[in-house]
Amino acid sequence: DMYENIRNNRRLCEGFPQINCAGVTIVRPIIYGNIATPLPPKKSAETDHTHKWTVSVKGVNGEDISYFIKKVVFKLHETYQNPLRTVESPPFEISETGWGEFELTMKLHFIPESGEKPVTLYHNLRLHPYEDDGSILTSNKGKPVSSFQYDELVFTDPT
Ligand SMILES: O=C(Nc1ccc(C(=O)N2CC(c3nccs3)C2)s1)[C@@H]1CCCN1
Repeated sequence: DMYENIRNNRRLCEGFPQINCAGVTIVRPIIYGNIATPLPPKKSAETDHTHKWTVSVKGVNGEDISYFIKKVVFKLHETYQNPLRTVESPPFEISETGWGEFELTMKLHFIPESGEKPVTLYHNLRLHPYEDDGSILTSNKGKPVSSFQYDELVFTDPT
């Protein structure tokens, strides 16, 4: 796997001092964010929750990220029960219901070999479709809304 390659590269480098052991940089693209769907009026009358939403961290094109991400700790608003939700295997996602939008974090813990410190991603939960001018589109006729960001995790192999 990727870390085997890095270890081999380092061994090869160390075996031949004349080879420049410049740090090898690995870039891992990820997609993170949420989808949200309005709850049927009957259900939301029970709990005043208006939407069901799922927040997630994924690889690009469904690529597996569990070979370098050991677990993801989602931190929800403190009004949620057990706001710290740990997911130890893919899919790295949490589904909940709610009534509003708030900032949440996703802390990525990497497979130990990489030695990389965890990375915290910030995401503003989005439940409503917005007009171009940022105003909230009132009726969305129950269609889901999604808000995802693309980012790249960069691992540099120390020499
Ligand atoms: O909305 C916002 N903050 C929110 C925090 C938590 C929200 C939520 O949806 N829920 C709490 C959860 C529970 N209800 C009962 C038991 S747990 C359902 S909303 C801010 C303030 C206005 C603009 N954005």
